[in-house]
Amino acid sequence: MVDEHRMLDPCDAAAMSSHPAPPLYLGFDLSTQQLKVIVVGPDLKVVAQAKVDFDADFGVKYGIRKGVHVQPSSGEVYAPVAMWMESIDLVLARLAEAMPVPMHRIAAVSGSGQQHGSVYWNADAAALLKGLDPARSIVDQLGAALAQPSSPNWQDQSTQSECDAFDAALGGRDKLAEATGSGAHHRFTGEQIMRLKRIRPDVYDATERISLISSWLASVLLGSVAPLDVADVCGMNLWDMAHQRYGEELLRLAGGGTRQDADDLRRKLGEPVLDGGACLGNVSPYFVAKYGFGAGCKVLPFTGDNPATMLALPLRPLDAIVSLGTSTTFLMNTPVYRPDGAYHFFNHPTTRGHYMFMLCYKNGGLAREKVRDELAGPDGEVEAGAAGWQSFNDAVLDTPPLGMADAGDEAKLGLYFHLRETVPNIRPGTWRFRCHADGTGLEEARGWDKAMDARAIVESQVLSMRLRSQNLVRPPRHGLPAQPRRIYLVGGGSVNPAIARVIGDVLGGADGVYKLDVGESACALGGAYKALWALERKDGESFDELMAARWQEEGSIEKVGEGFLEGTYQKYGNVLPAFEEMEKRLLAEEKQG
Ligand SMILES: Nc1ncnc2c1ncn2[C@@H]1O[C@H](COP(=O)(O)OP(=O)(O)O)[C@@H](O)[C@H]1O
Ligand SMILES: O=C(CO)[C@@H](O)[C@H](O)COP(=O)(O)O
Repeated sequence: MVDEHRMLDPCDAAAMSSHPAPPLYLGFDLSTQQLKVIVVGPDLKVVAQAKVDFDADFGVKYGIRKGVHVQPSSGEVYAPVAMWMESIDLVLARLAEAMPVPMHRIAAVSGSGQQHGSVYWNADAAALLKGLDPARSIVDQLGAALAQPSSPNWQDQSTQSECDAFDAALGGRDKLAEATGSGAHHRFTGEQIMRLKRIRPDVYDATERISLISSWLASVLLGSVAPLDVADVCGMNLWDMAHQRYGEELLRLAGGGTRQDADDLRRKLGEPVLDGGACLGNVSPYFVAKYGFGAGCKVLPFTGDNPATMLALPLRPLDAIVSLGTSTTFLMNTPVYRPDGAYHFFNHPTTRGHYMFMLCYKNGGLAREKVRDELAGPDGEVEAGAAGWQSFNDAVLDTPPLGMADAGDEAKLGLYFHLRETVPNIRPGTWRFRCHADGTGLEEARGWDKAMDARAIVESQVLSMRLRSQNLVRPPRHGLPAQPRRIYLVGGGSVNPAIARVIGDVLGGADGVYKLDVGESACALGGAYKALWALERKDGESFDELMAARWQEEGSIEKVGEGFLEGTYQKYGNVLPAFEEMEKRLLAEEKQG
């Protein structure tokens, strides 16, 4: 096989343009339930895709459910790193089968990982990563490179005392949010590292390097420990946003208290790479020999799955993304840094001076599945799994907004948390309330028909997004209320028309609600586009400029809803204060009890 890339430096744009066959770009996404890959050409069009589903492919072997292990007694949630290692080999074997052209056309690789999770390498890691033997599997060889076999997952809730310490460290939660872009959250990596050091000092001491899941995947592909990326590093409560460096006091807190502890943790984490398009090096010879990658194929920094989602389309200010994956997230690209303990600001993965605004709900896809699984289907049977979505959707669409069929009906509001929620920090449980149409008279409801739950869970998730993003939006056109311009849906739930309808009803979207054609692989797509931009950008060309020049709506997105509806939007606005009051009451109850 001729290796077209061996003689070229693919980071050199001039070299690329004289290349006989157009280069291709590969994006990975290691999310909660799947490992996905997607290959695109310079015209941004998809060439091939493949995926591994952790439960379907490895559920029995690793004993996981929905990609993770859960320990209810401690609140720990974690995933086996060995399963991810096996998944890399499996997904690349599947991709090699699916590729219509040789793998060596892939000029560069980037991608994403579920955010906040961390992987702990031991002192043998560097040599093992460098010397991977293509005759053996990754898991056979890199299993021995770990100081700990599992990776804490973003759904983990075992770090309350560490969160309290982080929130107090700089003089209060607001101060921490101002400094790092977020208040303390159970899943944030600084808190997770601090807990590991407390409960397993032996593991911490045996740890030579710490990767985030994104940089862990990049490390395997690179054959050496890859740096953390400019956006994903913000998910640790350790990154000082104003100075764009680690916060010394926070490193000290997480690392054990002394200056030396801080230095030790800084060394384990390594300095992040601040250019999202920097070439880290060539792909490891393992992938060249085993899957036919070109020896000059470049590895770019991998970022978090949410930052990568923003790179799947040209996102203008006032546009919003709702990601309906295992978590549900609300994302905006903004030049304004206005942190608050309830939400997150991260560095934008490609554009200095821009930020990703994010709300992240733990009770997203899995909470909706729970409500779905309690609904009876047309034959009266309760239908779980894919079949049950039809009953769920019928229930959502047959129920009027807020359950108010007639003038004078009360509005119905619910909260459905199967896990402790983060936005806000409310205990697990289900609550049903009602209030007058103008938002007054809030009181707990006795209960209602299960069909109402289907609409109420989606409404409550989107009401929360509207409440918390209202300071970031303005009227997109004269005469309209403040709201997003376009809303893009991505993630596994983006195929659901009933959810799309409710999102438009509650959140608006003056120019409509759209779904990405490969919405369930948006993070992998964003990774592939980042690789493309890194290699093909002209001097100083921003990611958004390159995308705007090449992106074509047709074949990339589909309009799935009108978005803003005069009258309906205002109905939801009227009950927003009652929704906020409902959350406040539940928070107060917890403080008292
Ligand atoms: N038809 C559907 N309607 C609503 N939700 C769906 C549908 N199909 C899949 N999903 C949701 O998508 C989730 C998986 O989304 P995905 O983005 O692939 O997850 P992750 O990236 O977190 O691994 C599932 O947990 C399920 O709740
Ligand atoms: O914790 C967060 C973001 O802060 C989650 O959004 C994770 O990044 C997991 O994402 P999915 O697997 O749901 O895509």
